[in-house]
Amino acid sequence: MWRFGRGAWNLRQMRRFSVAVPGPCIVHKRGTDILHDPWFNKDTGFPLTERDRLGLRGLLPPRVISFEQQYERFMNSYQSLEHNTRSEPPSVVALAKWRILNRLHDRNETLYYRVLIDNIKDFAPIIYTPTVGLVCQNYGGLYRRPRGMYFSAKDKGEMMSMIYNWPSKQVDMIVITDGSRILGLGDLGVQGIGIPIGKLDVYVAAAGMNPQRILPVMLDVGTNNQKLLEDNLYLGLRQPRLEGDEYLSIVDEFMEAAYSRWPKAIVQFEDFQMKWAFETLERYRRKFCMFNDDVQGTAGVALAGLLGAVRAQGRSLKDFVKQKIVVAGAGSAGIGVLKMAKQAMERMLGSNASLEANNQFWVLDKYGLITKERKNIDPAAVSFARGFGLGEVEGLNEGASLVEVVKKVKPDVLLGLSGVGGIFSEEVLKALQASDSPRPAIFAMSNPTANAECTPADAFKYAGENIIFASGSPFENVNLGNGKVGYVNQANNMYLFPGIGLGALLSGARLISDGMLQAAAECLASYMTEDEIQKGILFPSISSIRHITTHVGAAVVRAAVAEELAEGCGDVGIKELKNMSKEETEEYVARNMWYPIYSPLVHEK
Ligand SMILES: NC(=O)c1ccc[n+]([C@@H]2O[C@H](COP(=O)([O-])OP(=O)(O)OC[C@H]3O[C@@H](n4cnc5c(N)ncnc54)[C@H](O)[C@@H]3O)[C@@H](O)[C@H]2O)c1
Ligand SMILES: O=C(O)C[C@H](O)C(=O)O
Ligand SMILES: [Mg+2]
Repeated sequence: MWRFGRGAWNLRQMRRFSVAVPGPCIVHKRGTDILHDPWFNKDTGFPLTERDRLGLRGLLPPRVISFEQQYERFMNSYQSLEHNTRSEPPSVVALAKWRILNRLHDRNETLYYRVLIDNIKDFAPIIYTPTVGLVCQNYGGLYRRPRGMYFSAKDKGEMMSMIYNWPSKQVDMIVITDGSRILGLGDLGVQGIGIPIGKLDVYVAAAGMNPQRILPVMLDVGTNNQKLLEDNLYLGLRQPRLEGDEYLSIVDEFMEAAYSRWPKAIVQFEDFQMKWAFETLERYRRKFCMFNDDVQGTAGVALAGLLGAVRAQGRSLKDFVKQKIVVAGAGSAGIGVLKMAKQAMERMLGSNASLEANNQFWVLDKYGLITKERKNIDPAAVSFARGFGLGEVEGLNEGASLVEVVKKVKPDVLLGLSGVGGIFSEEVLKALQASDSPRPAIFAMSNPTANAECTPADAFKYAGENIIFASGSPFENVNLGNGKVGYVNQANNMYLFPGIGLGALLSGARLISDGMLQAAAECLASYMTEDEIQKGILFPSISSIRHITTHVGAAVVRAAVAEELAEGCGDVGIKELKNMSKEETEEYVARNMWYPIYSPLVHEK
């Protein structure tokens, strides 16, 4: 039998909400319109008095089923599905699990979010990476009902009025993609909408964003994916992607429209190809309260992991500046990580430390090691090209392969954000084992699973049992025999983006500064105990994601206040925010997290 509400956090929540009487919720509809609205629908859970009030008598079977019973019924069906699909291929099972959750999402959001919150560790791999990637790839076939908003190149000039088609008066959080770089799966055009939907589900589960105030957005400017362009059933615009000013004018129009209706909303850019990720970030970050998760959220999570790795090597945090770090992947995520790690080193080194900090990184892209010899070097990567400064490792040429670099550099850290599965080959991992580091760290951060630079099993097998390992998508821990376990961390931006968005919202920040992002990363880095770190555990369990997000969110609020970027939120003005202690800020954040319970519905015309 399924236990209702697992985990310490959930039990606390349950106790709190079982005694509290939930406030009423005003609805402007009655009868079947309510049953067909997942925000208000309680299925068989409507009490008889409410059935009378809302014109539901006779529209439902007579027996009233409690929320707890509904929860248990769903989890039992889910378990039966797991049991019945045991012998099916993993992708079939994953999609079947996604479908059953998606059907609940479409029908009854309260129950959906409760099962998601309570079982986030089990369900995150379905609504988020890796299954969400499969869902995007198969989006045409899986599509049943619309979710979120679609703004296409054909809507130019219309967006200011279109934005009012969204039924919710208030929107707090928008996640937007143009579908051009979905995980490591490339350009999936309009099918990329699955990513904003999945990210916002994580916002509800982890940050307690109110699901009535979230908005997934797809900006369809065409696709360069030939297969999709030739597919008759493709649901997006069948035209090549807009480029240059034409492209930017569409994004500009959306941003103006969104902020004219919801001036206090936060916008998260997600899975834009590198050139647009950087360009849009620079274009909007001083004007709107927005951030790019792949560039900035990933950077914070990676930095927290890198600092954890230094501690796990038995070194002092100050030794971070001496770490030799090889990064495979110089795209939006890789460059974001490099910039943040370099800034952290510079802060530790003091002023004029730029050259020394630069010298700790060896960066490769699809053409190999990036050096200053390279012609047409990407501007974002210029400052990380090898060939200037102190202590160059001899004998590495422009375009050197990963294995050559690892052999010569003998790094402390090998970090992958390349999107290419398996590039941390046996040879590369064996070369890492021969490194100088007391405990090399491997971050195979590319998603989804098949795109990870290596599996944890290979990492522990070829690089040694002593390594620290983290992947972007979830993997099982590795059984090393003799009762020993190779611990697998999940280094995914889901540890930070919910707290960044929530902290920005609850502080009423005008924009999201580097200082706020740094505070988020430092908060995550300091979350783990020394004992956990020594065991190679760099990140907390996903099961405690609400707790983590409370801390990260509070750190972001406090940084926004300290930098005078906070303007307050609702009844909580800037004065009150300024007067809050750290603990009071954490309480304020926790208090403002939405939690799914059935509220009494009151009809108003
Ligand atoms: N774990 C996380 O939280 C997280 C966050 C963001 C991105 N990612 C993943 O990182 C990957 C990259 O994302 P991105 O936005 O930087 O993509 P991107 O397309 O902007 O960059 C990819 C980079 O990898 C390089 N590359 C390609 N083949 C390579 C090879 N064989 N060796 C070395 N480098 C190679 C490319 O030249 C490019 O510089 C994706 O798989 C994405 O899912 C993970
Ligand atoms: O979506 C994820 O799981 C992480 C990251 O944003 C990515 O693009 O891979
Ligand atoms: Mg992403």
